[in-house]
Amino acid sequence: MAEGEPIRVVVTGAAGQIAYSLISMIANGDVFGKEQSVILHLLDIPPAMGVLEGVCMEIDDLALPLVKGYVKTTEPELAFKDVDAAFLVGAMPRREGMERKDLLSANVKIFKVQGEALNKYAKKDVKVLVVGNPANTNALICSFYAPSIPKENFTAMTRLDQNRAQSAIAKRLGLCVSNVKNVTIWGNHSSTQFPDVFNASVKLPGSSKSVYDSINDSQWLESDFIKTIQTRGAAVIQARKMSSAMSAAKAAVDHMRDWWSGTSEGSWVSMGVISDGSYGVPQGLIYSLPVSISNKQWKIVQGLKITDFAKNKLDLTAKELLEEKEEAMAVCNA
Ligand SMILES: NC(=O)C1=CN([C@@H]2O[C@H](COP(=O)(O)OP(=O)(O)OC[C@H]3O[C@@H](n4cnc5c(N)ncnc54)[C@H](O)[C@@H]3O)[C@@H](O)[C@H]2O)C=CC1
Ligand SMILES: O=C([O-])CC(=O)C(=O)O
Repeated sequence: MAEGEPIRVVVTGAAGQIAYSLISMIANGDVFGKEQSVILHLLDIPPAMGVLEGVCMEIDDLALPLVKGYVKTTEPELAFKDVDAAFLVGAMPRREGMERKDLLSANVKIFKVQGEALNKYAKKDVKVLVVGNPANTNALICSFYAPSIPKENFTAMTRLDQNRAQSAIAKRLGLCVSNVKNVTIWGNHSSTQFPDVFNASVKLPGSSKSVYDSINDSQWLESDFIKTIQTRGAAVIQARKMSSAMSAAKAAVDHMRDWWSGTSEGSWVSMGVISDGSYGVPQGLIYSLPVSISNKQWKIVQGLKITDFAKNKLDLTAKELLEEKEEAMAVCNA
């Protein structure tokens, strides 16, 4: 990319709640850096075009110098044309009482169509982040229908779960969240996910201590903490009557920023990525794993301690993803 040339970034579901927070952060340089200009490609469906018109007025009114233009469209071929990065947010959100996989039959076809469009129109090194639920399986389907783009370029968002877990640990310890490092989310962005602090640490002035030793309450760590993170999305829906949006947008920013700029030495983040058999996870699922990133390439962090307790949890969430994959393929082939 030539110095000063804008990158093209697509946000789908651009008239929705998550996009409303996300677009301003992209436009402000929080994802691709304060020197990188952007052309925003904003995709939504015809009934949402009036709202999207208003969002575009607000983009103008933000008066941010990094925005070199925007494309507002209902056409995937325009939305995905030559894009460098894709935030696939547009999909139906769940309501109270639903599991995310209940959205599968409604949402998975969106990701088939968008996979096909990415395949035809996007740059071959496009970085794709799927936010729309069920995010892991939607990312898998999107990648399946975009065979000309490497599978490594399709990821699903579990960063919100990681942020929730790090924040809960910090709160319990009375520390700033930036002191908590290397919490891992394994598996599905669903209530079977395993938020794992066995390998996480707390930074203290001049030293570092394991989260386990710092909290010193394995009963809490192995039951209430896990359950709280697994069901946090549902708790927000119950309170707000709408799903998380501000925190979801921030997590999407964190995910793509780290993919673009890399992780620091000795630290990792969680992303739903194509599994290669590491940690006994079946190959070919989009499964949340610990990854370190440099030169815009993620690598699965190897050698983390997996106890029998953890292994059971990893297997359970893999089983759910295998079932979702089967159901999604059936929906797409129907
Ligand atoms: N992975 C994660 O951690 C999280 C995922 N989510 C998911 O993100 C998705 C979006 O959530 P919200 O923004 O709150 O929903 P929303 O309903 O406010 O917005 C969704 C937008 O997508 C649009 N849309 C629907 N079909 C589309 C298509 N085929 N192409 C382009 N746009 C389309 C809708 O018109 C709407 O403007 C939901 O599926 C939600 O469950 C939400 C929070 C966290
Ligand atoms: O719970 C939901 O449906 C929205 C979501 O994915 C989250 O907040 O983690």
